[in-house]
Amino acid sequence: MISARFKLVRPGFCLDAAFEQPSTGVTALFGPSGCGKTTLLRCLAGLERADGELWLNGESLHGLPVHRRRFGYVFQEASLFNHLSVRDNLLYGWRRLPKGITRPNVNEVVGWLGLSHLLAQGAASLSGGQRQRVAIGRALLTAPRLLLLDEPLSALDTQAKREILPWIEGLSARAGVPVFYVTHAPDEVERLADRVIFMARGRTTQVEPLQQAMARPDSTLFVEQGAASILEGTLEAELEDGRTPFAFNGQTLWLVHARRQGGERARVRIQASDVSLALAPVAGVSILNQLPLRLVVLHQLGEGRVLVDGKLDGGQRLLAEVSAWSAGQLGLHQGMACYALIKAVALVN
Ligand SMILES: Nc1ncnc2c1ncn2[C@@H]1O[C@H](COP(=O)(O)OP(=O)(O)OP(=O)(O)O)[C@@H](O)[C@H]1O
Repeated sequence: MISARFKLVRPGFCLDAAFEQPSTGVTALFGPSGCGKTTLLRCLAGLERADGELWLNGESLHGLPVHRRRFGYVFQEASLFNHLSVRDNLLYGWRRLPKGITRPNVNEVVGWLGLSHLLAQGAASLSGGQRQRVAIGRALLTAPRLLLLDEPLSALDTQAKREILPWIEGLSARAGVPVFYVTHAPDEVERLADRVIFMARGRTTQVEPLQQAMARPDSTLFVEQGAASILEGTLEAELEDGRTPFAFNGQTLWLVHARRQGGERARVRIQASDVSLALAPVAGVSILNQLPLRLVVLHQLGEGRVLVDGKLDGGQRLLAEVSAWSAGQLGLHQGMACYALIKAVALVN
């Protein structure tokens, strides 16, 4: 477990943050600019003098100097040694690890981040995305107990961001290192996070698993694009007709033009407004996906809209946005079994 409580006062800003959660996987720190995400991350790292406490797996770390916490830290812009090669940058902390600490396997980390062909290159010649991969690799090679990433993609353009995300995805699980990931981009949260710490005006307002965070109609993740759900599963090989099966909990969702290799763990995003509900399976429609759904709760959104929160077989959540009129016509209510007709499914990438 990791639990933290920090209070810090600056002119015009007060951080009052607290959370407790498992010390595994990726935790996104999410909130608008200036809400205190970086400050909270710096408190975790020991870079800010805050009141409070910090416990990691039963050990109190509050008051310990930065280096004794043994956390890895990657900033918005990778601060590599430009006069050194990628290899020497990667090995910088690794070579200096104190005796008694098991050294991470260099080849393994290099492989996870796709860096093997860059090892001999000078750091100055790398692209922005490559620099961030090296910075993350360098941090992982210091055998950190926690990896803190502060908006590592925010300085990258859309293309570079798209290229680096697959390398970051799954890294925490592979390395067995819990990650705290600061971002204000909902798409990064949807793609990478296992759970989310929401922040607003210096306070931690909610701490919850991603699927729960995405089942709240008032989630700040939905502000720009509206309500959506994330399903986790495995992408299978594309069929000749262009459809790609996405397997989850013994069921199949059909994607069109997945543009990714089969056999990978993946997440799909389903916009609530792309989901309709029916009382029974429907024949003679162009919609590819029809899945049984049990209704958990109906949220009245106003303006004649209802957001229906349901559970698919196996327990993953799915949101559907329907008109209040349709909800009335179908007699939708809590606990009811119906079918979700899903018009479009997008891979999160
Ligand atoms: N070194 C500093 N000295 C004084 N005030 C600071 C300092 N760093 C940040 N602040 C202020 O503290 C508040 C929280 O900043 P912080 O950088 O933690 O927010 P953030 O959520 O990470 O924002 P962003 O997404 O823009 O990076 C802001 O009001 C900011 O102006």
